[in-house]
Amino acid sequence: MGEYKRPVVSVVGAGNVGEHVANLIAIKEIANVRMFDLARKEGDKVYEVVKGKALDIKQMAAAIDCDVEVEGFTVTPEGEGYESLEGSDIVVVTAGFPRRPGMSRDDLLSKNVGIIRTISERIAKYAPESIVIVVSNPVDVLTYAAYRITGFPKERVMGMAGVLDTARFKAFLSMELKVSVKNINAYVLGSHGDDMVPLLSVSNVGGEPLTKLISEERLKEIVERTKFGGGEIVSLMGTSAYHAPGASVVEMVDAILRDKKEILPCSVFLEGEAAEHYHVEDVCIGIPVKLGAHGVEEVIKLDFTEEEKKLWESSVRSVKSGIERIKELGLI
Ligand SMILES: NC(=O)C1=CN([C@@H]2O[C@H](COP(=O)(O)OP(=O)(O)OC[C@H]3O[C@@H](n4cnc5c(N)ncnc54)[C@H](O)[C@@H]3O)[C@@H](O)[C@H]2O)C=CC1
Ligand SMILES: O=C([O-])CC(=O)C(=O)O
Repeated sequence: MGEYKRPVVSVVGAGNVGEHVANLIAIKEIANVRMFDLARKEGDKVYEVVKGKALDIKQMAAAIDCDVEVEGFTVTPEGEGYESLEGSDIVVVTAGFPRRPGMSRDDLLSKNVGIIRTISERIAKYAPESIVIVVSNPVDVLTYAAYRITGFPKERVMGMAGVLDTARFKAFLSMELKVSVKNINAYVLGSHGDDMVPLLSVSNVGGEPLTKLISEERLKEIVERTKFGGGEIVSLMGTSAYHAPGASVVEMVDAILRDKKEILPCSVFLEGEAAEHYHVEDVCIGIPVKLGAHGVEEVIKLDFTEEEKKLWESSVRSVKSGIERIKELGLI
């Protein structure tokens, strides 16, 4: 019997988000999955949890008649055990610490950047042709770090945030208006933090502008809830969200593997005309891009209102300050 010729998606970090990514890819049967994580030590016992999770997902897939290969690989913090990244079409990076109540995503930077450094080096070594999707927070800064450390073309490194932030905005709007999420067209751009930019000027429901359907005051409340949507879940659960983040990653994976040319907001490195259009230099930040087999195939150039411009500028400043921090510390 031969090998399966399905695409391969590797997921580095098989915690809450990572295992949901693996689970959804298996259910959708869009790729074989390889999961990578550290061993868990309890006293003198060592658990290879990632191998157990992979087997469990493989068996779940069998229970619902889904054909997919799922394998787990134990790695070390020093970067051993990554050989099986070889042949990956996409590598999703969810390794690192999530925030706890009272923390901001930026508080994770110093701990997570070292993890991203080691993993990016291993991706460059073992999967030099892959497309990388960074999830670990603070995602825009860590996407920038992965872009610089892998040395991959900008089309092949992206961060997941805008799909999630937009999903939250759409969920709140659908709850408010009692209308299908399918009929809501909305974008949340900029940094994945308190400075994210819900783009009201291009958001509508069945073609009708939001401002016509919801009072200014109520819309402001929904926008604020969206901006702090991650924090709302952290304060309820004591750790961060994983169902919606996992699904958002898989939306991006699906767009790439099926060459859908789907326009999705992603955190990407902007250069040339796109950088000029958005008045940015040397950052990764969330904007709508066309995702297909080659990764980021086009950057969509939207025009902002004066108010959106101000929000955008503050979003850019906040990502820049994170990037400066890791540069000053010599971490990239
Ligand atoms: N961009 C976004 O929109 C979102 C980002 N996140 C971020 O994703 C990250 C993961 O979140 P969760 O899955 O909830 O956390 P988690 O703690 O459940 O999982 C993280 C996993 O990373 C593993 N890990 C840690 N260091 C590692 C290393 N050196 N090599 C390999 N694996 C390593 C851990 O063992 C753990 O299994 C966090 O940084 C979180 O803030 C979470 C949700 C949304
Ligand atoms: O809130 C967090 O820390 C995790 C995250 O980025 C999100 O769910 O938006």
